[in-house]
Amino acid sequence: MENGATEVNSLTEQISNLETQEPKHNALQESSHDVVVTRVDDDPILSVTTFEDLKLNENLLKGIYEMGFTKPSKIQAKALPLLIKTPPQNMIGQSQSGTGKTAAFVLTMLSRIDFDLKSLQALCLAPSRELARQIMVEVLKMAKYTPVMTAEAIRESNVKSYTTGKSRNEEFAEAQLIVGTPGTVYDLFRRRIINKNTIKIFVLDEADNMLDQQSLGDQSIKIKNMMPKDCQIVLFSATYSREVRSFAERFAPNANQFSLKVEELSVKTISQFYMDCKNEQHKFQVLDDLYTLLTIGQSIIFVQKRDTADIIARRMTENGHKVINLHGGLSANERDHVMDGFRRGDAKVLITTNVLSRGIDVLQVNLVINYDLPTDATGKPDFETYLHRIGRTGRFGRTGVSINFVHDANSWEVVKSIEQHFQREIIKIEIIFPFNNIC
Ligand SMILES: Nc1ncnc2c1ncn2[C@@H]1O[C@H](COP(=O)(O)OP(=O)(O)OP(=O)(O)O)[C@@H](O)[C@H]1O
Repeated sequence: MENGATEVNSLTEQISNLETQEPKHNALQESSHDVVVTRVDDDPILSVTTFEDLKLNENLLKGIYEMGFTKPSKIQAKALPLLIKTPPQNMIGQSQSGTGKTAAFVLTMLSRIDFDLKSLQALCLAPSRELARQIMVEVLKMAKYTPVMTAEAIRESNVKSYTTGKSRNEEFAEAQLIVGTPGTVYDLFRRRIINKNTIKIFVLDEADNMLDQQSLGDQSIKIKNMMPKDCQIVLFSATYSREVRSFAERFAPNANQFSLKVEELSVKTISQFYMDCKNEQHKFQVLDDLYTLLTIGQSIIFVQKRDTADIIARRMTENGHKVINLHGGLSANERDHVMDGFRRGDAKVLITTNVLSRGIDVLQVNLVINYDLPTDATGKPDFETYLHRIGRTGRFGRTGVSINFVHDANSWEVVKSIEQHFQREIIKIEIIFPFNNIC
């Protein structure tokens, strides 16, 4: 019992400490993780140490500095010189979650655009509307001092834009840079609302997910097949399974590649724990108790199914916790409303499904709970989703905590396989009083 108490105290301390911790930028920028670089030529281009070294347009630099980016992260320093060089080369990029991949490809897109040419030149696809919107926010910040015309291609009613008074179709027709989800973008091409002929750069964020045939692969391939022949193809993700990487190599031929070994994929500043619950019902009790006992900054609770998200959101609310809930069953407006509230910090606890497992960047999130462990349709561990989910905390050198709920032999096996796969210990937290006495 004493041991358990110590562990929960130490967990409490860890989570409370996180609230006051500043990001360890230097730790991130000087991280010892060895990226394996495979180059398509032997130009002596090395990594840069400052954004000035990239010889970017002054107005882009101004935007970057206004965002508070003083120097490039490791992936930015290594990838940007290759991404922006002429003639353009394809890229298959990999780096850990929260290390600044977005800025690397956004800066590349903006650096390729001729602002005098009033046609679509850069296209970026992401797997969820929340991620597409987030990428657009980064585009708008970085491009603040440029005249770039942009449009977001996500599912929405066809209304006039509040900011410009133009209809969405007019905005699409004028856009030089579009960020969107594959279904909506494909539809815009099909209806000839956007024109592919002048596209110079095509980016897939969360590329392994976008190329996965079980997921968004079909749509991404259809769109890729429409791209002009000399279009630069840029793929970024924190994870590529072996099969997806070989498909990516065909999708983006002759690409410069950045890859990480599997044991280097998990971010060291994210502590990983598991709690051994008695059964499915006990999981809710443990969750309820955790939120009663601990002072937690912002956190995300992941479940496998929309129904579970609805049920635990309702029960947590009934028990007096302030939580919000986001999944694919909500309308576009509801999703935007929930996400915006979470980003503003109006709500501290977000319950969600895998729809938000990738890319979402809310720096204040210091705890991720895997209420249901990520598994595929057959119950086998989904390693990539696990890494993306826990990567919603510990962003850009910050520290974070992840807790996995285990409740039966299968979920125990899943946790053990994940631990073995990434070669990173997942530490047990004893469930102590009041947890034991309540159930
Ligand atoms: N050079 C920089 N200096 C300071 N902050 C940065 C820099 N580059 C990126 N960031 C910040 O780091 C955070 C994480 O970046 P980003 O979301 O691009 O990570 P990512 O590598 O795409 O992660 P994921 O794999 O989860 O999608 C963001 O808040 C971003 O604004």
